[in-house]
This record gives sequence, C-alpha cells and structure tokens, in this order.
Amino acid sequence: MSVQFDRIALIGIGLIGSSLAYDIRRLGLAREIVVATRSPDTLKRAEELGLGDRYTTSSQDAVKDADLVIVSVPVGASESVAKEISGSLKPGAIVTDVGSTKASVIAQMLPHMPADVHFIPGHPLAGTEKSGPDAGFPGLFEGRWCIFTPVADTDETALKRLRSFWEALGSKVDEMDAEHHDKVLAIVSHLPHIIAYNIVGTADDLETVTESEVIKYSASGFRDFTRLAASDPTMWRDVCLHNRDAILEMLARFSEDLAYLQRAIRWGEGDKIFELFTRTRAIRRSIVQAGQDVDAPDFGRHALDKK
Ligand SMILES: NC(=O)c1ccc[n+]([C@@H]2O[C@H](COP(=O)([O-])OP(=O)(O)OC[C@H]3O[C@@H](n4cnc5c(N)ncnc54)[C@H](O)[C@@H]3O)[C@@H](O)[C@H]2O)c1
Ligand SMILES: O=C(O)C(=O)C[C@]1(C(=O)O)C=C[C@@H](O)C=C1
Repeated sequence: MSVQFDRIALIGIGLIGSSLAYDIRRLGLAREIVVATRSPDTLKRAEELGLGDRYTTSSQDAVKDADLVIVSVPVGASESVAKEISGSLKPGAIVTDVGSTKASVIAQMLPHMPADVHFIPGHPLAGTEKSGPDAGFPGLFEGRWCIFTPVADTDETALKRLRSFWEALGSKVDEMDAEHHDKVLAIVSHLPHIIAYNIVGTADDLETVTESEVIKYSASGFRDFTRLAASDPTMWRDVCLHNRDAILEMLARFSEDLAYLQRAIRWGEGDKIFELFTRTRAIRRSIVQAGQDVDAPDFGRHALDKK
C-alpha cells in the first residue's frame, strides 16, 4: 500500500481513532500521524500504545499542515472541535468525521469550515461496545461499510481521495444524503441500542428477580443485549440527542408493532405470531447470504483477545 497523505491528524483517539491509527500505520497510508485529544491521560495512554508520531492536547496544533483530518469524538462535541480547528486548517485539506449521526454533525461543523477546505462527513459502520484508546484494533473496518454524506458542491477529487483511503482500510464506500442516513441508522443501529439499554434496565429494575439471578440465568439472547447495553454512555447519549427526530419516528413505529404483537399474544393469535416470526427469520437469512454477518457479536472481542 502506498502513502496517500503526508500528514493525518486524528482528533479523538478512542475506539475509532485508535483503530484508524493502527491501520494507517500498518498500511503505510501516511508519512506522519498526529494524535490529538482533550484529556492528557488519554493522550498519555495513546503515546504508550504508540498510536501516533506526534501527540498534543491542542486540536489546533494537530491540524496545522495536515492533509487529512479525521474527527472521532462523540457527536455532541463536533461543534467545539470544528470551532477549535477552523483557523488552523491547511488550504486544500480534507476534513472528515466518523460520527454515528450525520445531519447534526454537518449542522455543527459546516459553518466553521473555511471555503478552501474539503469537508466530507463520513460514518464507518463498524465498532464494538468498548471505548477508549485501549479498545482499538487493526482490521476493524475490513469488509464493513463506510457511508459518506457529502454536502453540496463537494470536490470530486477530494471525494475520490477519501474513498481510496477507506477502501485501503478494506471498507466498502456508499454515499447518501444525511437525512436518509439518519433514518436508516435510526432503525439498524440506534434503536437496537436503545432497546438493549431499556431491556437491561427493565431486568435490573424487576423486584421479583434478583440481580444475581439476572447474572446467573442470563440466557444468550439476553447476554447479546447486555453487550450492546454496555456501550459508551456519552457516545449513545449524544446519538439519542442528535438524531432525535428519526429515532422518535422509528420508536413510534416500533411501539405500534410491539402493541400488535402484545395483542396477538394476549388473544392467543398464534397465526399472527407465526407469520411475523417467519417473516423476520427470512431477513436474517438474507443478511447471512449477502455475507453481511461478519459482525457476529463477539467479532470485536476475538480480535481484542488476540492483542
Ligand atoms: N463505538 C462505535 O461502535 C462507533 C462506530 C462508528 C462510529 N462511531 C462514532 O465515532 C465517534 C467516536 O466514537 P468512539 O467509539 O471512538 O468513542 P470513544 O469514547 O472510544 O472515544 C472518543 C474520543 O474523543 C475524545 N474527545 C471527547 N471530546 C473531545 C473533544 N471535545 N475534543 C477532542 N477530543 C475529544 C475522547 O477523549 C476520546 O479520545 C463517535 O462520534 C461515535 O458516534 C462509534
Ligand atoms: O457492534 C457494535 O457494538 C456496534 O455498536 C457498532 C455500531 C452498530 O450499531 O453496528 C454502533 C454504532 C455505529 O455508529 C456503527 C456501528
């Protein structure tokens, strides 16, 4: 693999930032990696892990002379990072992000982007329930989608360069508008997490079942929920607050469908229950057939165990 960028600045060095750092280094995609994060402790840990070539708590310093800037912070911090870096970006630089919501990130960042910089919002559909610099691992993006949500008049050459970068990481790249992205992700990613947080919270609140029983008898279906419900609270609070409309729309649909199922169970309508479960089983089969089941729940954990 050849060098694609002279200097890449990574702003935020948690699960996603550190995974990017490993792969950029492993694949030789940059001559220099500059790591920036707010907290001195996190920065120190990133240095101990050898994630970059240079380390700073100043995002402004990090982006000076960077050809590619990747912002990997909780989506609610996007505006403050954009404000911090806007005066120090190199003309012609590409600025991208990895945030799980897109319309809000664009609204927060675009107004602060200088006209001579290419701002291309992005979102890799890859991750685990872990967070922080120790959670990252090489190969996280391999075989996974990365969705770009370009803004009006995006430069085609910059778009191609960023596409080549993600393809070098092994990702498949798609483009769509931010509102559509937010609706799709609300159902395939945000709702599953919200449901997981909720079901684990419900189990925890049950007075007739003790906590030790929840742990002792935790069947594998429930355990899968606990994995999602162990995800980073800051990240997921921000996702909920920054994709509010799409999440509320999907939650309304979900609640209606749940009421239908609840009614069928109450009235013993086995045919309705059977029809629904047959339909949903076919979805799983299509996902497996399309080769999209690389993300078996412990995909991340296996990779981490090998570290
Ligand atoms: N975790 C996932 O599965 C996943 C997958 C795809 C995309 N994302 C998105 O990627 C982004 C990062 O997620 P993550 O899982 O790496 O989170 P993380 O909690 O592991 O890391 C976040 C990093 O951002 C830093 N940070 C926070 N506020 C900052 C600020 N104002 N300035 C500079 N640094 C700041 C933190 O110190 C930390 O280094 C989020 O927007 C998230 O929505 C996450
Ligand atoms: O597999 C997981 O643990 C994840 O939460 C990853 C996941 C997802 O929902 O698939 C989470 C948030 C992202 O924005 C992208 C990927």
